[in-house]
Amino acid sequence: MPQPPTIAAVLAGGRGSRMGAAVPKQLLEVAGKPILQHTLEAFEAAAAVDRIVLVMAEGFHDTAWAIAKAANVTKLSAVIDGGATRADSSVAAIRWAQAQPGVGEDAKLLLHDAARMLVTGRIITDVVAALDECEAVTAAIPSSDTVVEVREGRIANVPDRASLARVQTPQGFRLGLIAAAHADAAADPGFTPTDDCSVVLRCRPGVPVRTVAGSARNLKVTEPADLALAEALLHG
Ligand SMILES: Nc1ccn([C@@H]2O[C@H](COP(=O)(O)OP(=O)(O)OP(=O)(O)O)[C@@H](O)[C@H]2O)c(=O)n1
Ligand SMILES: C[C@](O)(CO)[C@H](O)COP(=O)(O)O
Repeated sequence: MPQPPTIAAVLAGGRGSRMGAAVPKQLLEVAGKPILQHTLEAFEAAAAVDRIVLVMAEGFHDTAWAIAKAANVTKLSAVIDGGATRADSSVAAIRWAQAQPGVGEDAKLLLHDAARMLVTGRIITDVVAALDECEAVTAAIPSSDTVVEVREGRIANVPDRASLARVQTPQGFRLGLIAAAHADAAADPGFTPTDDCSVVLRCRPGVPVRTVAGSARNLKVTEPADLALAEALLHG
């Protein structure tokens, strides 16, 4: 039996407002290479990934292709427009995947933040492998801080830390599941998901979402200080 394809969607459709740079943060350099290049190279090197689709901010497609070409990212199949929100950009990737010949509902789709440039081959491999046993999975790490709920400047609740985890990307799904869940989420205007697992949990509540071990290194470059942190981690 031929295996269903595995597609990695790299989400780079944001503008990086918290970074405050003149260009989207994924084009900023860390250790001499754009953040986007680090991320694309991680998926290029992952044997479990067959092809890559890049969701890119409008006006930066040529730049993205040039980066991929210079880095010899041969698995990059398309650069497509993102949407206004991260969830919209996920939907753009899902629709692209559904339109590909030979890609069915059972294809494996990884949705990954371009900003998580230090993702490792081990994490990618584990997420793809988990999809042989489940339909939805995310990389996650335990919380080493005590996390609290705050309302009106006061701590309202201290959840048991043992039950908490910090969710990262890649998040992996069978294509049919994540497409159907996002379609339902779009009809729910009060729902503003910050990741794709939330969409499955809300719209397909019977479907278990597994976790596999992420890594503290797999940070999401978000604010200026994260650039130096990522560089230090790369050299560490
Ligand atoms: N409309 C959007 C918003 C975000 N992203 C991507 O999703 C990832 C996580 O988003 P985030 O770190 O929040 O990036 P930005 O939205 O660019 O940052 P900010 O919220 O500071 O503007 C990033 O790789 C980003 O490019 C996307 O593809 N489409
Ligand atoms: C998907 C994510 O990386 C999981 O932690 C995160 O929710 C993205 O958040 P952002 O505000 O779009 O950066």
